[in-house]
Amino acid sequence: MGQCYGKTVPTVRDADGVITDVIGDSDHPLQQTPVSSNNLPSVKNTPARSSANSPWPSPYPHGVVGVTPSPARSTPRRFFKRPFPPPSPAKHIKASLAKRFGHAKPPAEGPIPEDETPEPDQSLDKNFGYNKNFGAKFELGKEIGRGHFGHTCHAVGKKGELKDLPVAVKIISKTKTSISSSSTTPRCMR
Ligand SMILES: Nc1ncnc2c1ncn2[C@@H]1O[C@H](COP(=O)(O)OP(=O)(O)OP(=O)(O)O)[C@@H](O)[C@H]1O
Repeated sequence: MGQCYGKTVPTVRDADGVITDVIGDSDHPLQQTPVSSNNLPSVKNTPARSSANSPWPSPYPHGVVGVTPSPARSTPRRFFKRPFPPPSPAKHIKASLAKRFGHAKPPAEGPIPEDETPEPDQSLDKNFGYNKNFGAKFELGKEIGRGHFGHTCHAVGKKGELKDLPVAVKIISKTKTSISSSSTTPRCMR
C-alpha cells in the first residue's frame, strides 16, 4: 500500500532508429507517439506537422509552415516614467474659485452666512451678552429641549423690544465654550 507502480509502455524501434511508444494493448493499439532515441518526442512526426489527415483542422491557414511570430514584438513600447508630473488638483480648485468669484483669491475665512437676506423677524440673535443682567431682562421658564452644547428654556422678555414676548433661551455650559467666564452662557433665541 502507498506504493506507486509505473506502467511499462511497450516501444517499437523502426529502421531509422526512432522509438515509438505503443499505447494500448497489443491487440488494439490506441495511439502511437513517436519518440527519438533520447526519449524525446520526434519533431519530424509531431502531430503539428502532420495535421493534414487530422480530424481536427488547424486554426492556421493552409500553407503556413511554422508558428506565427508573437504579436508581442509589435506592441508599442510603454513609458512608465512620466515626462511631466501630474497636474496639481489645487490648480483646479483655484480655477473654479476664480471662475466663481471672479478672482483667484479664495474668500476670506469666517463664518458661513446662514442666510443671504434674512428677514428681521426671523434672524437669530447671535450675540452673547445676556449673561450680565439676564434676570433683569428675561423671565426664565421651564426647559423645552436639550442639545449637544446645552439646554434650551422658555423665557419671556421683561423690557425693551422683547417685553412680554416669548423667547427661547439656550444655556450653553461653560465647559462647551470659551466665550464667557461664567459657568453658563445664556443665549436668547427668538
Ligand atoms: N426657538 C425655539 N422654539 C421652540 N423650541 C425650541 C427653540 N429652540 C430650541 N427649541 C427646542 O430645544 C431643543 C434643543 O434646541 P437646541 O438648539 O439646543 O438643539 P441643537 O441645535 O440640537 O443643540 P446643539 O446645537 O447644542 O447640538 C430643540 O430640539 C427644540 O425642541
